[in-house]
Amino acid sequence: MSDILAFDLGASSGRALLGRLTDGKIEVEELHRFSNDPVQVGDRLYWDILRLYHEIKQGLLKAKHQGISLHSMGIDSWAVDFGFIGKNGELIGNPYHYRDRHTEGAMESLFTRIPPHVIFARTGIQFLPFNTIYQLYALKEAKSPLLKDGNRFLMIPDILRYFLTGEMHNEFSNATTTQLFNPIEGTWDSELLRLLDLPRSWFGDVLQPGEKAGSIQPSVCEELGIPSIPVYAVAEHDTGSAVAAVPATEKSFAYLSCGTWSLMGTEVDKPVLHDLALKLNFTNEGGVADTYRLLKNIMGLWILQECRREWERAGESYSFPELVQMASGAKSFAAFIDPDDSLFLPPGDMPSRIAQYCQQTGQQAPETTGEIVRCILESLALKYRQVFELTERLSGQSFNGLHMVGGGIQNTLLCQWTANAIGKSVWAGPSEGSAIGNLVVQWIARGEFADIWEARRAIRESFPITVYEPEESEAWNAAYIRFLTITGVTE
Ligand SMILES: C[C@H](O)[C@H](O)[C@@H](O)C(=O)CO
Repeated sequence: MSDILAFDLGASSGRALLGRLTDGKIEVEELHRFSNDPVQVGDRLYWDILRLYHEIKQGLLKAKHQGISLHSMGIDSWAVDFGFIGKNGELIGNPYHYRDRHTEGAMESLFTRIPPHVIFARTGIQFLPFNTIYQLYALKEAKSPLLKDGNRFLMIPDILRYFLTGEMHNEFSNATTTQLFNPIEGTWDSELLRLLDLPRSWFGDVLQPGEKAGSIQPSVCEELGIPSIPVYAVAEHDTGSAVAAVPATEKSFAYLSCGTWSLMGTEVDKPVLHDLALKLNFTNEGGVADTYRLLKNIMGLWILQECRREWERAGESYSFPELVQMASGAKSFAAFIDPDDSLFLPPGDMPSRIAQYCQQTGQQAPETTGEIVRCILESLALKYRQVFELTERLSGQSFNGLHMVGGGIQNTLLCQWTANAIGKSVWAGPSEGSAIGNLVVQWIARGEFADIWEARRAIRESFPITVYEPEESEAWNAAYIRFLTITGVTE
């Protein structure tokens, strides 16, 4: 029996997915699902890390109560965020949420000390204002006590794994997202740490996906009444796990991991560090099996999630399928936004910001709920076309189509419009991309699969893949030209 457990923590929700292998076929069962609710305290936005740890324990208890004997587990989560363990071995404070505003201006301010091309040459990571390097710089500038008492730097899965096992390790795929990891040297970049005056000793050994990271420690086993099991370092950056689960058949493939964020790119053997990658602001995040994820962040369904939250605050509660239904009835290509405009990054009144963006670009702002949702989804699909073409240009490859994975593929309208926009096939599935990627990395580590390609074949044979073929190409090509003109996003 090969029952194992994957904990996948997203920005809005988490799940414990049980994985079972039967004659090479993968079966999954969601044992536990929970919301992930950041906590606003004054100006600060925190992750409720103790609540998340509590939910991980609930997942382990549910497995026990169902009489499931687990063989191992792994944890993956969103990127960039972290906490500090003090000299006494305790977590110092709740981690900040990457959308907290304490990083505003930090990236630009750091550039006056370390030019962007130097940071990119040493890390190969895209410039996003909430990257760990700018969070740490902002804490430094603010003389935060976190940095005074901190002794070890741990990212979200590292912290939760430490609580379970008592061992402190960092993990490769997530460490690369800090913009402090040097992919050429294969470890933390001492020069950047020196320039930021951050002790090298805070940054520990970096495990590769598939390495053992400890076992559940006796005190936790006793508390939960469970036997100890190994805890693997999987691709702990959820996008890294999602890409592991892309059921590709050939080495050259394009993917879109679609959730709160949209992450689009391809898988490469070594980081792409040349000027064009810097100019196009692509990133090289660590992957599985000695690969890198050459990709770009796109703001994603976060914009729709925040609109829905705002309408909820106003007493109008809609399900996502209802919102998609309303969008399909609205007039097409009425207004476009650049989803990656910084206007849309922080939480808040997204419908008003969309109206503001349209007014600023001389467009009639969408008014009805359906019109607003259509504007978001059409703009996302057109942005996907732009990044798809940039990925082909940067990687020197031409892709036959696009693999879409993640919860966002339940939005069938977005999948179809993405096919229309890129003018190529979209293969959508599996939706639980990150959790399934988490499982297969454990199974590879345990020798159940020879390598990632055998695992990807098993994923293809175990989960439905929906194919979307491009339609209305002429209308979408015309819309793309208008989108580029209106949003001014040339590259
Ligand atoms: C900050 C985001 O979490 C990160 O860029 C993205 O890759 C992610 O982790 C999506 O869950």
